Amino acid sequence: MLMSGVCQHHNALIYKVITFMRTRIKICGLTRVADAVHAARCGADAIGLVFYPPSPRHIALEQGRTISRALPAFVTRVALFVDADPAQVETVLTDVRPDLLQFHGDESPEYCRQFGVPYIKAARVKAGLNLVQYAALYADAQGLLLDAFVPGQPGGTGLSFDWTLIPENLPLPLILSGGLDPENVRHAVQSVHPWAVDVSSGVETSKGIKDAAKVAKFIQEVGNADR
Ligand SMILES: O=C(O)c1ccccc1NCC(=O)[C@H](O)[C@H](O)COP(=O)(O)O
Repeated sequence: MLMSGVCQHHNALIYKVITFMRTRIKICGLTRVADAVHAARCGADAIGLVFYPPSPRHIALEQGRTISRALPAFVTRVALFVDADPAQVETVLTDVRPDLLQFHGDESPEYCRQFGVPYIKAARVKAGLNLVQYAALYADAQGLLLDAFVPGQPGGTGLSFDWTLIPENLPLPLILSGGLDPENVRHAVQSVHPWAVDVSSGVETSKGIKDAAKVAKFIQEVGNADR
């Protein structure tokens, strides 16, 4: 049971209890090199780069490449898209060389698979969405990122959702997102026991500009929750 891929979310809790496994951390929506390097130095496991032009956190290819190259080894570079033209994804893959893709729109499983690159799929949670079935459709994904459902705003909203809608038997590693910040992340980790947490608005001074102290506090609080 522990090693099966059937109950990934529940397994994360068991591993945490018996091995002191730590919760992974993704800081998303970085637009400045200094913010990305600071997040990595504070202990972020992954950095999210938004390639979605309507987002205030959208970055140009060249900035993506610069941030990616500035990051030290063993920090996962995540390129984020929302229903992008596949040619745009290919361009980012060639120019920025991310380690992981994040699909935050209505991309089909076939769409996500076509690039042959590890990916995570986002789901915007609302009552009636069967998350177990949804995760099963994207069985080859590296994780399922759960975010708030806000009509007209695919992500980066700063709003949370009802965590009681998260099933225990999710067949993918759970990445908890939506409205997290340094004040609530400890409670979130201890309540939901996700594989990872993801944050954008909650560690910003303004959209795309990260607050160094909030980033440090957020990462520290995740560590406190794990202990
Ligand atoms: O960050 C954005 O601007 C964004 C825009 C469109 C789609 C996704 C976007 N961000 C995705 C993320 O992974 C965010 O970290 C996630 O939505 C949580 O955001 P927040 O509630 O602001 O912490």
